[in-house]
Amino acid sequence: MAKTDLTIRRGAVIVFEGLDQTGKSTQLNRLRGSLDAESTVFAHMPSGFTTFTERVYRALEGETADEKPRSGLAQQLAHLACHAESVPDLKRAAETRSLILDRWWWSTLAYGWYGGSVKQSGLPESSFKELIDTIWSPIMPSIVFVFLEPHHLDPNNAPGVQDGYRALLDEYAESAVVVPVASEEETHSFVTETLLNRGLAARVENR
Ligand SMILES: Cc1cn([C@H]2C[C@H](O)[C@@H](COP(=O)(O)OP(=O)(O)O)O2)c(=O)[nH]c1=O
Repeated sequence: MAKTDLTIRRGAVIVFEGLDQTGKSTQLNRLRGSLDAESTVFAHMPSGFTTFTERVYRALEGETADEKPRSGLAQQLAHLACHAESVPDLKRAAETRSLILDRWWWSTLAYGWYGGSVKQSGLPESSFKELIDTIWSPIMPSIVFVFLEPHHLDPNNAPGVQDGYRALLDEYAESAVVVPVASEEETHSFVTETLLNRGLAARVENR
């Protein structure tokens, strides 16, 4: 029986963003399952590709409280240290293949700035944004899928985070797409069809 798979256009950068517990990981796995492994690089921020980024991610997710940073500013700077470390590899991946990102700097702004912890540190928004911009300027997204509706309560979804995503959606309306709330299967079709309609993916017939 013929199995239909997808291939992502070379040079495309597809970002999945949004609140925790909204089905992002499920949809990323579904998409990964329908792509050929060689032509697309998948990357999760902050865990990246190196031991350093993996270890910082583990510390940020810390099993015990004393592993995690206490300062909200330190937390986001640790995220950004991982982003800075990964961007050269992400850029290379985007140039030679295609790239699918599980979170990028929108998370830093939504959780860090709109979530309130960086603002409380006294760092001006312009300085925080300038730092983010410097780190991420080599990566241009083709599309950002934004997941806004949590299926379960999650303590990471502080008040303000969803407002942050809405502000980013307003600012970057051209590249952003809100993923409607639907079943897993319908959402997978939505993602696939959106990529096909925008010329970011094509179908390949495999036997
Ligand atoms: C990338 C990034 C994530 N985060 C937050 C979002 C998540 O709450 C948390 C961990 O992200 P992630 O591992 O993607 O969460 P999960 O797999 O549980 O959905 O880190 C930031 O605060 N700043 C950042 O720059």
